[in-house]
Amino acid sequence: MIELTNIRKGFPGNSRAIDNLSFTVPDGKIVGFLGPNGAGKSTTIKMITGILPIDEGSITLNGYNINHHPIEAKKLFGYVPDQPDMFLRLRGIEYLNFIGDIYEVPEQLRQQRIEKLTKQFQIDKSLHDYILNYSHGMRQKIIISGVLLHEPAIWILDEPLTGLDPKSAYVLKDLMRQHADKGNTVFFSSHGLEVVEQICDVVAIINNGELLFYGDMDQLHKEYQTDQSLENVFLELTNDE
Ligand SMILES: Nc1ncnc2c1ncn2[C@@H]1O[C@H](COP(=O)(O)OP(=O)(O)OP(=O)(O)O)[C@@H](O)[C@H]1O
Repeated sequence: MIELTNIRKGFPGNSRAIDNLSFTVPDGKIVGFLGPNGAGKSTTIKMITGILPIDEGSITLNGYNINHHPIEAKKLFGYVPDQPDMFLRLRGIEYLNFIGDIYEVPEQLRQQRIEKLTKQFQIDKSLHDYILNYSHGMRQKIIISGVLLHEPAIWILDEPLTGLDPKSAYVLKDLMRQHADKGNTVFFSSHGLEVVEQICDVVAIINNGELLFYGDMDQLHKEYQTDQSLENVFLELTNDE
């Protein structure tokens, strides 16, 4: 479970990038995080993962405060950033073994998982190539495989489906469902409203750093006329004019 309580974050020139944001990502549900460009999704995710400091408020992951207990909190989650251009000088297999070492995944289990994941995502043939030579989608898939390799309880995915081919997107959506169904936490941001409507149990919509809606699809339809699609509600909520 991820709990955000009264989070504030400012940048030079934007003192309220995140403004008193509170919500919970419960176990056993897929929670979609929506908002227009610049709404504050990545900033929020970077605070949850301890990459950006929080100005005010607190964030806990399964009870561990990311500021006060960063190591314990960081052991619990896997994070897929919106930009997968990392570790470019490593070969795919070197990256996965590096992750396996950091998270102490036993050798035999590691081999099994690497084989299964990279076959599912169809990057098994490229594991001995440098990540530098991977396409955007392949880079994303190697990062996702690294996250899934150590089977963290909490998945935090920043636009994970952008740029994935249909088969890989299907595989990832299926894995997200399975992970949530086992009682784990799945939190992901997306611009794909159809995907969110298709797989999320709960949606959180923000704009200008503020939470505009949090609830499941039933609540959304009750609050905003039963026949409205998520797209219409999103456009209505995030219309600044
Ligand atoms: N390092 C930074 N320095 C200054 N301002 C920043 C920085 N990072 C984010 N911001 C600002 O904070 C606000 C939220 O940005 P953020 O990247 O979190 O949005 P987002 O919802 O992830 O957008 P997108 O959908 O385009 O990825 C924006 O106004 C952005 O300009």
